[in-house]
Amino acid sequence: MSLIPPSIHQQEEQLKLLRDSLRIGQRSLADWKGGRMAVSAVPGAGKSHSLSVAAALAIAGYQLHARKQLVIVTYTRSAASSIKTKIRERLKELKLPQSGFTVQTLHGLALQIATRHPDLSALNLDTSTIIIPTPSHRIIRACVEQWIASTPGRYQVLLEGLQFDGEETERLRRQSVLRTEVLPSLTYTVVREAKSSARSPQDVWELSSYTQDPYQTLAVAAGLYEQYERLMRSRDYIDYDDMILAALRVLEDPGIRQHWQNLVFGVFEDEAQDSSPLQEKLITLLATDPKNPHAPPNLIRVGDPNQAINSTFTPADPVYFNWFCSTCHTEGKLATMDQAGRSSEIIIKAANFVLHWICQTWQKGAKTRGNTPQVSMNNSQLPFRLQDINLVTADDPQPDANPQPVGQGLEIYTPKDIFETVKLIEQRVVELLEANPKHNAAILVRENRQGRFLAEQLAHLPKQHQIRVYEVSEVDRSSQIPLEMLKLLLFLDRPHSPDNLKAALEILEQRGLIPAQDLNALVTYPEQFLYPSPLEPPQKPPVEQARRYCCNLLRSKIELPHYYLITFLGMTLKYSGSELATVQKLADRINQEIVGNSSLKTILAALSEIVNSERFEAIEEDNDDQYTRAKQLTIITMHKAKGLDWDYVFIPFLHDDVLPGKPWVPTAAKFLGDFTLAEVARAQIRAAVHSQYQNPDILPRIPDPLKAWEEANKLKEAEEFRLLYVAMTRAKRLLWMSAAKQGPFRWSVFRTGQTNNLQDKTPCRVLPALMHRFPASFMNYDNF
Ligand SMILES: Nc1ncnc2c1ncn2[C@@H]1O[C@H](COP(=O)(O)OP(=O)(O)OP(=O)(O)O)[C@@H](O)[C@H]1O
Repeated sequence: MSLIPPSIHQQEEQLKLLRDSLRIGQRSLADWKGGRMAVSAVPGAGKSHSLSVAAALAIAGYQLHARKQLVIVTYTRSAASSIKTKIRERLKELKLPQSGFTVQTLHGLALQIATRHPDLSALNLDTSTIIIPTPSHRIIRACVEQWIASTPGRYQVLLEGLQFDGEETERLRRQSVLRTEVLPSLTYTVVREAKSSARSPQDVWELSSYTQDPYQTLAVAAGLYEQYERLMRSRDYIDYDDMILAALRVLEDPGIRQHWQNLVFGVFEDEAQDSSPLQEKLITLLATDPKNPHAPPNLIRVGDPNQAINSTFTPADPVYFNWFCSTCHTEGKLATMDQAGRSSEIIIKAANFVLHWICQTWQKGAKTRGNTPQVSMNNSQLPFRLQDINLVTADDPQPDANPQPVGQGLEIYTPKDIFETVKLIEQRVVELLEANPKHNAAILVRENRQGRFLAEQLAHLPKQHQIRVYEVSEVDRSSQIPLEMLKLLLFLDRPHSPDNLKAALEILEQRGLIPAQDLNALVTYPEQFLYPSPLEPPQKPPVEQARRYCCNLLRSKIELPHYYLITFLGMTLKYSGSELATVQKLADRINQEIVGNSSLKTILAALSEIVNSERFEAIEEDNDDQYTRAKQLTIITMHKAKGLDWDYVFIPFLHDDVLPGKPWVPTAAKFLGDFTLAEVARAQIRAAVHSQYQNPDILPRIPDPLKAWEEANKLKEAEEFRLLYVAMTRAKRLLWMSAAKQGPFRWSVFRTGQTNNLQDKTPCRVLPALMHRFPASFMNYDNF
């Protein structure tokens, strides 16, 4: 299609129209005249919508082109592609060429810079493999082994824990717990936390000298981190932080830095509450004017600190965005987008109420703990930034903004138990989606196990009512399949290795095939567990069940042809639907690779290669539209629901032990004390980074383990409440919440058949407060 350029006058008119299509709060983005700016937005404020309009206006206004571009950075590929489409549409409306901008994920941008200069970045994708080192990744396991071998003294201190009488079985049990759980999790957490804050192993060593800690957790952490870096280099592996570090290394060269800074006119960042200090450093550097390096960068950061829900399991930390907002505030460069048209008025009121209620309770709690009144709690210590969501005005351009509520708009139920909960949801979903087939609905859950339970209980909906049920976590589980298969095959290959046996038992337990139990006790003497002699006391029923499962697996190695093993294991694990399809795809792929040379060893080698290089995609790719189809009931975790919305949102199982939950130390690791080393180390590193970020000249103040554990738990609790807030703000017309009077002791060990094994449950503390404030939302109904 040829573009006829509009006259200057026409274009100015169009630009004005586009700007005026934004709400008051959104216009500050469109009116940006360069420099630094923070935009703090509420849920549903139209962050990506206004970012795309502001980008088109900047491209037109500053006449940007392929050699002077606006860079828009997001955190997920699906967000990047949706913003890209929106900007393209705007440019088309303005009859402007589709250039002058690029939308990238932060890691994509870093990789582009790093690979363009392999000599400086020391990163070559032809030879390196990108990995995501989870605690069970073999690289993490290997560095734990090497650390133990090289630091026997520190390992011994950990083994002895709080006290130890030297008993052999207990020693073996502790060794297993340290080697397979505590130290891998410490390595994983510390590497990500330190690396994403630009701290090297040496920096962590130095921090360890500022702590009072009997285990010297940070010194252990620094040693593990050192081993990790060494092993990664020796195997030519890179992780996601390496990409950003490599880009930063490239930009240290003044000539190359200027080249990139000349190419980049400015940077717009979306979801800025999820940024880490390393990421902030990269975008700030790129947004700086090379001719005027001390002037503020051309940088707009848009985010919602109240939707920061990744900070307790990734290095993302909303505190940095909050600080950025404060800096911009003092410069008069902070804008707020506080109007949202997504939800009905009652839903918005409920979300605002929850935010304030939690902050007030938080402050009261701090007072009773003695943290105030001398020092009043500042806003960055509260779980939420105190910003209300406001309704849009009557002339708002969004179609059907703040729609009329359905039913009460906010409905709160207290069913007898979790089974009655499902019946109530089913009744409501059928009635609503049959009456409004263009609408959609979702059930948001805190844990995958709850999602699975709901999907099982609602499996008949498609047939009986032509309502599609889409359980999203099923897709996530499918991506775990190659690793699960590898672990089971490693067990078949070497069943007498305690590690292999434990990994296999963990999978069986997670899949609900054997009862939950202390696996460390079973794997201490694999032979004794697998083939007990008649002289030994009889095994308890859960142990016996686990043994039978393992022995059946082992028999398959002798009885089946090797090429059939993966398919067989998939069926043994009772995989279903898309999972089985994924297993078959995996089996076909491996059989192709080992054709003519089929043995357990060759299968293992091919599978390890796939797992370690992550070159395998599960059947059914992620696509945001899939989650929100009309006449569909989506079952999805609260985390994954971020960024999406539905007409009717159901949030069941709101119990206090799940949300916000309680501090938890695995029983097996209690010999170390009432805390976990990984969380202690994370809180200690964070405290040091925060204090150095604010004032690099002062000595870091690092809390002792118990204080660090307390801080980690406060952060976790705050994040759980933000997660609830994110979940509530996904609803457009009906927000349905419930806490059953009875539920499972713990979802992780719940089996659907155990109907008579439910316990009394305390509702999440927010629910009684909500019912008190909105009495009409409390639904009385006849029990089934
Ligand atoms: N000025 C506007 N004119 C028309 N529609 C708008 C405007 N602002 C926002 N919207 C619409 O509001 C809806 C919500 O916008 P968007 O998804 O960008 O919100 P968000 O801020 O990213 O929400 P959240 O952070 O809660 O996921 C979208 O359908 C968007 O098109």
